[in-house]
This record gives sequence, C-alpha cells and structure tokens, in this order.
Amino acid sequence: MKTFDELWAELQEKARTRPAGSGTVAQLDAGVHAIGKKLVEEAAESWMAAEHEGKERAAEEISQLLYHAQCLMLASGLELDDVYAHL
Ligand SMILES: N=c1c2ncn([C@@H]3O[C@H](COP(=O)(O)OP(=O)(O)OP(=O)(O)O)[C@@H](O)[C@H]3O)c2ncn1[C@@H]1O[C@H](COP(=O)(O)O)[C@@H](O)[C@H]1O
Repeated sequence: MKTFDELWAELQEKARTRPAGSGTVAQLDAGVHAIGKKLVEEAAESWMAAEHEGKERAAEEISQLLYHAQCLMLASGLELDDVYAHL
C-alpha cells in the first residue's frame, strides 16, 4: 500500500531516471493527449464501478484515476503545490 504523496515521489523519480520497462515513462512519452484520454477512460470506469460494481472495484478504478492524474501533472510540468493552491 502507498499514499498519494508516496506515489507522486515514485513517479517523479521514474520520470527523472527513465528506467526500462516503466509504464509511467511510456505514458509520459505518449504525451498529454494520450494521458488525457486515459484519464477520461479511468474516470468513466470509476463512475461505472461506483454505481454498479461495489466498493472494492470502485476503489481499484479510482486508484487508477489518481495514477493517471499524476501522470498528467508530470506531463504538464505541474507540481503538487500548483494543484493544492486551488483546493
Ligand atoms: N498505480 C499504478 C497504476 N494504476 C494504473 N496503472 C496503469 O493503468 C492501466 C490500467 O488500465 P486499465 O485497467 O484500463 O487496463 P488496460 O486497458 O489493460 O490498460 P492499458 O492497455 O491501457 O495499459 C494499467 O495497465 C497500468 O498500465 C498504473 N501503473 C502504475 N502504477 C504504479 O506506478 C508506479 C510506477 O509504475 P511503473 O512506471 O510502471 O514502474 C508503481 O508503483 C505502480 O504500482
């Protein structure tokens, strides 16, 4: 198990070191447009899971939504504080 902040630190490190086989590096290379499409897909899957598939599936899909949101932040050059400033 990891927290949102721990995942963010891990993804920043992946972006910096670009290890072979990293899905995050592949996402970043695919770019903002591709990541944005994935984010929307995960949002829809989160909605459907929450409405029809129960708490466990909803939690799983929302975790993927958060992951792709972090990828979009990295691809856009955003830091956590840039987002937190609007909360
Ligand atoms: N938390 C995640 C995570 N959540 C979702 N995903 C990606 O999102 C996909 C989920 O999409 P779907 O369920 O729609 O499955 P899919 O349609 O088969 O996915 P694709 O065909 O689009 O790859 C997964 O296949 C992963 O590629 C994640 N990929 C990585 N992480 C974590 O990110 C960290 C870095 O990962 P790497 O960069 O791969 O080392 C690690 O701690 C991982 O656990």
